[in-house]
Amino acid sequence: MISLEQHRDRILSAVRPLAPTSIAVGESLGLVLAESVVGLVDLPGFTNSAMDGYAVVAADLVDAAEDSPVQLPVLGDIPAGDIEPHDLAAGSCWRIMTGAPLPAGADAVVPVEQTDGRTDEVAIRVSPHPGAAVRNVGEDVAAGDRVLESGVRLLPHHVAVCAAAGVASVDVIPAPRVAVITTGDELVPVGTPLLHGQIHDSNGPMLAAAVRAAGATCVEVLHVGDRDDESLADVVHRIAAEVDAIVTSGGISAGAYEPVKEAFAGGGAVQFDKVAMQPGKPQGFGVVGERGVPLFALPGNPVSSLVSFEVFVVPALLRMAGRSGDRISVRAKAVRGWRSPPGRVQVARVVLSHGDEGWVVSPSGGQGSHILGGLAVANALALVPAEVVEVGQGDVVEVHLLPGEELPS
Ligand SMILES: Nc1nc2c(c(=O)[nH]1)N[C@H]1C(S)=C(S)[C@@H](COP(=O)(O)OP(=O)(O)OC[C@H]3O[C@@H](n4cnc5c(N)ncnc54)[C@H](O)[C@@H]3O)O[C@H]1N2
Ligand code: MOO
Repeated sequence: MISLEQHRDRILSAVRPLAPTSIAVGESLGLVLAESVVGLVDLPGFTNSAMDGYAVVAADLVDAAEDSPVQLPVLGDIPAGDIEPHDLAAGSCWRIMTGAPLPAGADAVVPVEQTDGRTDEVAIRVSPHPGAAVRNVGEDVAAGDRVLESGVRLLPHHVAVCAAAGVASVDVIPAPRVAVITTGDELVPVGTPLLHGQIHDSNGPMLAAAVRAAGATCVEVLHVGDRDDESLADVVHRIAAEVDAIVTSGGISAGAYEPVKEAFAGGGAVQFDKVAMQPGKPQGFGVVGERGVPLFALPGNPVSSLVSFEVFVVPALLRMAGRSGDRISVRAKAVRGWRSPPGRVQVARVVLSHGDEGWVVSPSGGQGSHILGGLAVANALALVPAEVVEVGQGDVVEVHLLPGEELPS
């Protein structure tokens, strides 16, 4: 038996960040920058108005006040998007909209609310400072400025500065492309009527969703049965040429029909271990194919499969995507106690909530490896150390969110 940490360390030492690639900035959400980003244009690109109003020469309005408005002739309109050059002679003004280029000679904008709003000659009731409501060229970002550092994970606000600064594509570490393979002759796709002895394949859709929740791309979900024409080893060999990681479910424990174990028996590419955890005792991991693609052989019991995904596959996918791998983890007080197996880290399904005393957890229903109803109402996993055989009421446990879950309010 090896420890959870030993198995995870072996996995993490075998996976590397993927080779960077260039991607359209609009497709970059969640990916990590492999190169810093330099703006290609000034922001703003031209001096423009911050308000809908009138572009003026501030000196023309020094005497303007609420009870003594100054009248100025309006030379015309400058809407946003107007690309004609305009000049402003002293003693006149242009009606101008937010984002429109300031006419040459203007040095301030008076918001329409501080005027009578007319379009031929306007009465202005305030005396603006030079520069009022004016956004100057380059005051935000100058062309050539570094706007984002390498290593930043691109979120909407990062996408905005890239696009505004004229950067159409960015160099990123791509999202890992993952294939999921389920095994077991008892499985039929959901939507198919069940014969006695058959069950719906729930790990396929669950693991595909878990891949996506981890920010990776699930490129295919396959089922390989014992009687299929193409053997599991051949399927793995074929898809290892196309994907960055393979996740299999089932077929790795001690029985007579263990297709994943048998596919790699003797070859040594995938090593099978008993890990001191519950659920998730049987585990396999190795690198396969000419490109050295990591293969995670997860147990078939649905809860074991998801727990194994969270504990072993998610950290590996994050590392492959160049992400730090830091997970949201909180310490929470048990409001109800439960038992834990001796000598194995228990990964208990729990409901995490926030009460008057801070974070609290209670076990979510039955803890068997096949209990999907209890899994569905859980939002987190509590990691109970191997030496603990009972979590008492009031004890504090370390809790991780289930894939895709958010911290409850
Ligand atoms: N004699 C022993 N038997 C078992 C041991 C053991 O140590 N000695 N370990 C148990 C543990 S712990 C686990 S976990 C399971 C793991 O078994 P496998 O990984 O080989 O998985 P299977 O036998 O294929 O399936 C187990 C269970 O899960 C159901 N299953 C499988 N795939 C799916 C799927 N895609 N969707 C839904 N459900 C699935 C399958 O029908 C079985 O009920 O082994 C124990 N046995
Ligand atoms: O470890 Mo199995 O994963 O207990 O059900």
